[in-house]
Amino acid sequence: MSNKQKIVIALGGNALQSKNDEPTAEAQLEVVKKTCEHIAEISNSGYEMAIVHGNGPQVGRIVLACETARDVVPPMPFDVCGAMSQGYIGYHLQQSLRYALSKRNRNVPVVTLATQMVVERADPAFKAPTKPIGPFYTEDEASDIAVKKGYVMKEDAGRGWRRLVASPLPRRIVEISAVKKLWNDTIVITCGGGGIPVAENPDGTLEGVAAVIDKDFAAELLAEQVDADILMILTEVEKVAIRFNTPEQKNLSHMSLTEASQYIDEGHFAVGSMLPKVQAAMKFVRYNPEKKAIITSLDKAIDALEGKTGTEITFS
Ligand SMILES: Nc1ncnc2c1ncn2[C@@H]1O[C@H](COP(=O)(O)OP(=O)(O)O)[C@@H](O)[C@H]1O
Ligand SMILES: NC(=O)OP(=O)(O)O
Repeated sequence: MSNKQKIVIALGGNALQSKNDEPTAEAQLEVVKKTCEHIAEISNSGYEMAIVHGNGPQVGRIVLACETARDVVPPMPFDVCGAMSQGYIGYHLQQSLRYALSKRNRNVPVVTLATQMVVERADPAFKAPTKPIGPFYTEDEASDIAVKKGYVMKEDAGRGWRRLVASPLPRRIVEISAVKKLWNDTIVITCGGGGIPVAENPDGTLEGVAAVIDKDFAAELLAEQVDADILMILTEVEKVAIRFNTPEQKNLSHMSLTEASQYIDEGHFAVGSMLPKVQAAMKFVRYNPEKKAIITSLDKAIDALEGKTGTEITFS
């Protein structure tokens, strides 16, 4: 048995795409190459890891491409679009991480696992979509789409209007035993985009459903299941803040469960962005008070693991 610390890393949108470039596959690959330099450094510092990534922009574009081409080829169902997003994002990560590791004389195998995540059909999220996907639109374009396609459209953090889809809670990772078997000598990219959402039928069969699961909650469930020491959520900001984006912003180096609950009640964390990250971190340390969660940026990941920066969330 290895005595290395085990980390589950959740990669945010900025690890896959630059805000300034066209959202092409080529542009994504360039960003992912840089992301993988950081991940290779973490691996090189002596951690075992699994990687979970987001897919909101990507799955939205795949769905849109299918809709646009519907007169030529039959459109793919939503769950299949989720699986396709896992495939191509995983491929970019696999290729880039393999290279970044080889530059450091490390030949750790990297593999992407198409991963299904069981959700409950009765999850209230199916009646109230919250997950923004795909491209941004103007308000006029968004109302047009809402009328023509019946989609729920919402303004997304001052950046434009986006389609919202249901985001039910992840309940069970179908391929978890395969992840555990691979863990010791392989870096597994799993639960991508929160996992392909599936519901379980009374006879035990699984069936894809239209949803996008939150990848931070999925990463948390994975961290519990593999008994990870650390859940590391990598996003754009170095630290979680209270009074974020105000002249009184205060960056936090540490939050206990009690403090985090208080800050949530006071409304410091934006719904759909920082709130699920803090909630996922809290769930992990509540599940096992010996463990910790870290929220930080990709380029500060190593410093945060050394306790020099980031926001650490612990039980007390
Ligand atoms: N209290 C807060 N502290 C820090 N960042 C916050 C806070 N509230 C909202 N944010 C914003 O949330 C963003 C992270 O959410 P998001 O971009 O949706 O995540 P992801 O990296 O998973 O794509 C941060 O980059 C920051 O702009
Ligand atoms: N599935 C998911 O949470 O994707 P984003 O992080 O891109 O929103």
